[in-house]
Amino acid sequence: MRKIIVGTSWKMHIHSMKEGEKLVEGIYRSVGYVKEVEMFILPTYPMIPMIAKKLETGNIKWGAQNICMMDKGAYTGEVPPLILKELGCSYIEIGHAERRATFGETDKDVHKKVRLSLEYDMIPVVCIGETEEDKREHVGNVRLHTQVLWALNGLPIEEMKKVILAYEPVWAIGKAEAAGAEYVENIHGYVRSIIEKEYGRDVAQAIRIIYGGSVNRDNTNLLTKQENVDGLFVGRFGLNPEDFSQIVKTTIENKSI
Ligand SMILES: O=C(CO)COP(=O)(O)O
Repeated sequence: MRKIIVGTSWKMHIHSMKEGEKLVEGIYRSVGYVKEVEMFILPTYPMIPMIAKKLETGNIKWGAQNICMMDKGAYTGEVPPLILKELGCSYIEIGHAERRATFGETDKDVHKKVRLSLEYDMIPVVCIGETEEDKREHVGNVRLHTQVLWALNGLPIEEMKKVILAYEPVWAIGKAEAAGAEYVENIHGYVRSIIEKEYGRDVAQAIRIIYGGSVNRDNTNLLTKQENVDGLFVGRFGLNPEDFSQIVKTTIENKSI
């Protein structure tokens, strides 16, 4: 049985320490202690020590929105994986659509980052998803197939099972509405079938596939009723503690764990 997971990335929406402190305190208070679901918050790098302190009791974990694809060395402006581990990060987001589009992150980079995260015992949350253009040209399946293989290729089976795939259709990020629940379920099923074909049923059944892209407290209900949706990755609508907490509650109810 796959453990349900709800995470949120603050992206660069939260752009001051004070604001970050207020938000993490609010989320901690609103969510309370829930053990039925795994949860994480991904703030910007410099906020991590503060978040770690605020969340040291309770079961909300934290992580980073990116990781350097190198271990150490002359890479100006990057953050070494070991420091993220030392700061208690449990999750590392990799290959978000904004990083692919704005910072030129490639599937090959994603692959290196996945390996490095696992090497440092942090769970990679790999974002995959077709663009608007892919969808229009009916090549979304090709995009997803490529992204999934680059993320997982060559990993030992037990490591592969730890990876979380976040399906985030690029056309549904930052919009008023999420992708339709039925559409999402079909894609998650397709992604699982790719994994099964390449690496076997055992891995396909173990890997968690979560959905992200305009998730809010209302659409959470239908999304989390889908069998292949193992949780949610929340953006803007998780920046309000009550909304985030409601998303967690609805997810637990629907997955009736
Ligand atoms: O990209 C996302 C989460 O990683 C989704 O962001 P929004 O929920 O703001 O669309």
